[in-house]
Amino acid sequence: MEVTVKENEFVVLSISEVSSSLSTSFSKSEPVFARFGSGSGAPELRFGQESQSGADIVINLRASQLFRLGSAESLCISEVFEDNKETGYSRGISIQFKNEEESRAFHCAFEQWKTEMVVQGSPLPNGAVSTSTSKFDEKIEASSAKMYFHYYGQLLHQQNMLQDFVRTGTYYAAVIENRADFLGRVVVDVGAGSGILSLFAAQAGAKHVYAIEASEMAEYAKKLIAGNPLLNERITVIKGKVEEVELPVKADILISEPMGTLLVNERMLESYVIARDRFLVPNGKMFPAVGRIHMAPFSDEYLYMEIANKAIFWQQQSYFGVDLTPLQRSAYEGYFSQPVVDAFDPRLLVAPAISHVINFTSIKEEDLYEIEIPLKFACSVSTRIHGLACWFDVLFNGSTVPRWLTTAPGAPTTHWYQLRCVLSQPLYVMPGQEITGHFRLVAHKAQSYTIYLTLSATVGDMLQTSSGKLDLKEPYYRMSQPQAYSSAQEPNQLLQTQDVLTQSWVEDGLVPVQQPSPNHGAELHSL
Ligand SMILES: C[S@@+](CC[C@H](N)C(=O)[O-])C[C@H]1O[C@@H](n2cnc3c(N)ncnc32)[C@H](O)[C@@H]1O
Repeated sequence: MEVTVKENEFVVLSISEVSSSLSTSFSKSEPVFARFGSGSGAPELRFGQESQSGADIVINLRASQLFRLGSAESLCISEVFEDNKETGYSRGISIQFKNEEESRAFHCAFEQWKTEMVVQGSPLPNGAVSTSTSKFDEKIEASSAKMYFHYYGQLLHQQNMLQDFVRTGTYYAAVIENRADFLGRVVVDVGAGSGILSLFAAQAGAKHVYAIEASEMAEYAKKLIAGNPLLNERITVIKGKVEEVELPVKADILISEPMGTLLVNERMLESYVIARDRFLVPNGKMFPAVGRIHMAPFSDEYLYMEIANKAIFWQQQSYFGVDLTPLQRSAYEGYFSQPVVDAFDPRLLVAPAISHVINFTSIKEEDLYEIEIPLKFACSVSTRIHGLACWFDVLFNGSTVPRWLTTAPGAPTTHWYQLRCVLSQPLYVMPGQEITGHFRLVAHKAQSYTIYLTLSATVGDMLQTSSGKLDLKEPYYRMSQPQAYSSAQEPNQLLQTQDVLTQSWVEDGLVPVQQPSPNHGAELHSL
């Protein structure tokens, strides 16, 4: 397939106006160019001939629609403006392409130019900023989306993900080991970033890859792909949101890395599911196809004290003569509302984990708005429970070799680390005792979730219940602060050993530095 969609210019066999013939102004012996651009500040399509400068026909893309009349013939209906005002009538231009492929590529470029300009919020003819009504824009606050795509538009953050070799290496292995799933297939890379997964898919023999990326990273992806000559002919980068762009063909397989902290942070899984419904052929493959959130209660006295002690500052009754105690309770609650992101030793877990499965191939997008997980654990030791530890994994269900990417404690650390929800009120439990509760995730407009956690245990006749409300968008990134655990709390020593080890490897240059990312995390969350 030719990659004409990347270009802003097409050569068509002929054009003719539906109401009056254009043959007088356009010579039949010379090709007609159709050029997309934004010369007037709005997206436009210009038809013309090199020898006839000044006789171009200019169409306002935002006020136009394109219809297919045949495999190589289309009709463009466009509103007519005079002095920047709508006249209330339309013109129709019939376009004859060289072949069906040219026609498809043209349609793709038409929608892309229209969408890109709207996405970037350029002024409409009347001076207002376009209010696009895609599903993404309906759900997500504009300020959150702006920061989000600004973050991903920077190479250093893409590098951070690329340098997570557990992540990127697992994707590479999953694609290459399952090349039979990619060979000769049309692939869509959902949220392509630097384009790395598109390049993997092309390496595995994909017929064509559409790399969709909403941030400015799309421009870098084009550059990276152009610099890989054996692969670039089979990859088309499309800048825009997967909720908004149009593709010329359906995809046989989707590839994406939409996972955030706790799997669901960033709400990109919803875009992955929307892409499935918009682009994937029935029963097409998804890489990954399944995600699981794993949860288990943990005991970590040191972490609990660390969080509780953060609010001590507000106990002062005379801070430069000011009594800070009225805010003590709020500060205390504030610290416990932050999920903790770090790598912990699995021996801190006090019961076997349970899991919640999300099947990307069948889940409805709306089902990700609110996720309710009933909790039930059998405790194996006598201890104080300080909260719920969580991690996730995803499955690449390849036809040759199924492969899991895991972020479990004890497994090689990824830039997602693990997540712990710490309760301000610990629970006392005995071996064999049942712990029940709820873990409820409610999506919010800032591309994240509010977490509601309740754990209960009965000691004798007494029911203990502890609850917390946490904001997944505001985690406490703890992994870069190794703690000196006391020997009184033996299992925790190992937790820190892992961090310290990782740190020394980093210093020795033996492992790449992994920084949290919004997805991933830190910087975005703090913006
Ligand atoms: C976690 S990064 C993964 C990048 C790349 N696929 C990789 O594996 O290195 C997710 C990317 O998806 C993009 N993205 C998120 N939501 C999107 C949407 N609705 N439409 C298009 N791109 C989106 C982000 O800008 C970001 O570059």
